[in-house]
Amino acid sequence: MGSLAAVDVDSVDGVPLLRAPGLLLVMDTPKGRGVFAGRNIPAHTLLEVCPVLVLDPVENEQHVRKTDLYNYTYNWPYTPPESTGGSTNQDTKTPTTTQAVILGLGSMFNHSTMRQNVGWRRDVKNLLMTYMTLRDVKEGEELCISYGSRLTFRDTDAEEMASGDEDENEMLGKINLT
Ligand SMILES: C[S@@+](CC[C@H](N)C(=O)[O-])C[C@H]1O[C@@H](n2cnc3c(N)ncnc32)[C@H](O)[C@@H]1O
Repeated sequence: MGSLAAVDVDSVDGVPLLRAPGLLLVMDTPKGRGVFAGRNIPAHTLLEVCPVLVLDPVENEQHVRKTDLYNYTYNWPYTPPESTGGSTNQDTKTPTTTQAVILGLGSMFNHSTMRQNVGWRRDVKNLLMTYMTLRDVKEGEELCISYGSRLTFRDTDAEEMASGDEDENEMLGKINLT
């Protein structure tokens, strides 16, 4: 019977993976599933290092874009595989960007326009995405990133803000008075 492959951890150039303790996946929120803080988490805490699956740009356009999976993808720089020696057509531009699926908890962070408390960073070389807190986060708070300004869904936070749920002083605190 064969044995599992093993590496010499002292000589191999492995990338350390990490998930911070005390993260909760809550199943039934107005945004669907979401990641919440199960404890107070200080600013600049590394929350998770996620492996990334980079999609072929053609497959992404022709297939993934038509599925729900597309709602889970991030923009990612695209480097074509080494040329196989085929003909080069000057009219066919090779794309420089594509989409990537973030594995692990990375795909579970919801969007918040006003209350984002998590930032993310691409590690293109190692095909990883890292997430870290942008400020102190209180136990029970949802951990949210920013998806940018072009959303493909109705933002439940926007509805909450429009309905005036937000405390007036809290809103004033967010307006940049320069
Ligand atoms: C990357 S997934 C996040 C995880 C997702 N909530 C789930 O249950 O699988 C992105 C999707 O979450 C939902 N979502 C994220 N942020 C939201 C928000 N601010 N308002 C409403 N829906 C949101 C949308 O359906 C969006 O397409």
